[in-house]
Amino acid sequence: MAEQWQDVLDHAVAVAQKAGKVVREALQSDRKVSTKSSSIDLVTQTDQKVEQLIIQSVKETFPAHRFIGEESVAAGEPCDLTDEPTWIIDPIDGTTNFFPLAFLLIMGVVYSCLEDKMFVARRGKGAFCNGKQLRVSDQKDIHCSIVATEFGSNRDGGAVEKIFSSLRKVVCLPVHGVRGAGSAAINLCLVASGCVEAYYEIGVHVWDVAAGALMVTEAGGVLMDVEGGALDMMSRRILAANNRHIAEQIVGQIQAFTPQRDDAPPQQQ
Ligand SMILES: O=P(O)(O)O[C@H]1[C@H](O)[C@@H](O)[C@H](O)[C@H](O)[C@@H]1O
Ligand SMILES: [Mg+2]
Ligand SMILES: [Mg+2]
Repeated sequence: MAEQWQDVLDHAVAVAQKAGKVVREALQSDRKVSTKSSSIDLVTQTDQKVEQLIIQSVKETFPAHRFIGEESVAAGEPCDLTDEPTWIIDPIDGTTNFFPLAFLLIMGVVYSCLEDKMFVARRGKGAFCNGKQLRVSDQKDIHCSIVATEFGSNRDGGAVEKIFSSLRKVVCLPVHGVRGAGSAAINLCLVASGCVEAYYEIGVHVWDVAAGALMVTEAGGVLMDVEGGALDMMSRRILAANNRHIAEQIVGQIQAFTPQRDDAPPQQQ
């Protein structure tokens, strides 16, 4: 019997490659940038075009499947994660162009189209980059660890204060270094690849992290909320690490805040 969901994974990889071609071409021409929730929350025509390309392609092959897409939600579509087969799509994550696609949180695809790196994870079956299995770092000492994080797009004074204060405390643990790839998806892939020990961010969305989160657990890492509880995909907060010991030491430094949830009812948005 063909493996369950293999056709879905094959489709995700194929459509990510197709989307990568569109972005590589657009990099030469697309400079039409618009703003969304704030002046630094940007969207280009390519984000919208790529999301439509992915949704159309999936609909043709799997008409019953549902979608949560960054640009569709920005246009007013609901952000409902039900038990129905659902694709969670961020057409372009960060300025360096990674496509995270997650399907029902049982598989994840992140395509770094400029580097031609295809990250793929399936629940219970491991995480891979261009076919090579990924494994988190075995570092146990926080002082020898590299931590990735991002400032995000929230410029509310109170939130910015907490982000800086948390970062200062993490730096002064001390950790070996701090990095930020500009993309939640790729930061999670860096944890999964063993290139950094941990990544945390407050303000991300479910489409930023759904695919990369699976990459981390399938590479042997852990996920939790920034205050140490279980990860809630819709809470817009995430901490990923190579092991629980490293994660818990970072939790102790984070001054958390609570952004509006991704699944908040529309009237509150
Ligand atoms: O909006 P896109 O899809 O580029 O995604 C976001 C990144 O994934 C965040 O880590 C990052 O911190 C930013 O919030 C960025 O906006
Ligand atoms: Mg994103
Ligand atoms: Mg995006």
